[in-house]
Amino acid sequence: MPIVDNIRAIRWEDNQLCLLDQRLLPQQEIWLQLGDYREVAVAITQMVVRGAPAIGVTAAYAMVLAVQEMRQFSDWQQRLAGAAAEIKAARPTAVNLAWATDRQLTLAQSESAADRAATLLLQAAHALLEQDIADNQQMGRHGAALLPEQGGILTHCNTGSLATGGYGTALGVIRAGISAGKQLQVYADETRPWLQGARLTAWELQKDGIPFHLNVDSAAAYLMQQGLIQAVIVGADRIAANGDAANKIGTYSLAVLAQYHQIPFYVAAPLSTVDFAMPAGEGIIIEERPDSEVRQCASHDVAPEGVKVRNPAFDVTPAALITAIITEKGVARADYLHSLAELCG
Ligand SMILES: CSC[C@H]1O[C@H](OP(=O)(O)O)[C@H](O)[C@@H]1O
Repeated sequence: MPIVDNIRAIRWEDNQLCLLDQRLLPQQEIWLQLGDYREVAVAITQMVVRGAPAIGVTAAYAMVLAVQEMRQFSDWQQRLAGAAAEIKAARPTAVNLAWATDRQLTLAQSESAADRAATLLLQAAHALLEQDIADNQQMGRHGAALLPEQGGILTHCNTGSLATGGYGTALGVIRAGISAGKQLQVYADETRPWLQGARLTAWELQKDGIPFHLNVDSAAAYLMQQGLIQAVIVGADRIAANGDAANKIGTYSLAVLAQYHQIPFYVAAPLSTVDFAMPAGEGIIIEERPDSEVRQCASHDVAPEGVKVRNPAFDVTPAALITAIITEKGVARADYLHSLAELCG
């Protein structure tokens, strides 16, 4: 069953950045039209758009809006550097945000004429979006080969078209596996507290007609114990040079469970998610998000007022628990320090 994925969360129209408001899915499909880079930074922080590659593409377009505003000033390049800093501050963990922003800033600084820089940055943002989709489809082909001919695949959070420019990373591998004729049954963790699985992954899988069950996060161990899971595949927000991978909170516990049950644990991510300047996972900044996300469920209060909350949005899975890292250039296995670098050529 070939999967034709046409879900998109990011569009550039009439010189504005259009974002599908993922806070409102699946009940409402509302697009925000943004013309100011400051609004885009807020949209990233508030998770209108989320997912490492999607955040990177969004940041690239935010830089287009910034250079269009700054080009009226003689010191436009200095002002653009300030805008870049504001955009990068939107969320700390996903490396794609800083990587894409800095890439645009460097491109702008290589051009003395502001108008020409604005044109170059828009071209680069479009190219990044299209390249991300192509990379995800290539990643899917590499990863599909690792999946069983049939069986249950557990996913966490949302790693589909909504988390990228399109097609997805871990969910893209599942799409590619099913398109190749594999009989896969997806188990999607709801992924408290923001419910990316229950709201976003379920919406994508339903649209694609992919068979799946939604499960509470704490059911993952039971599903493995019952022999229903033949592989776990997740995304990543930042991968250290040694292969330690930061991803949505709850990923680390899945990796420990997978090892205990001798189930392969795969990470799927573009090489732009690998931070070669970060030697190991302990250096990765873990975003702490608002208490209200935990005290509430789907914006309804569930905990008493005033309770103390910890809300780390990510955790780090040690490389030793990762069976393989699937990228657009191929599959890396331990020793990741060398295998990831080799894939970068
Ligand atoms: C394809 S990477 C998606 C990655 O981003 C998610 O985090 P968030 O929804 O908070 O941006 C999660 O870690 C996913 O694995």
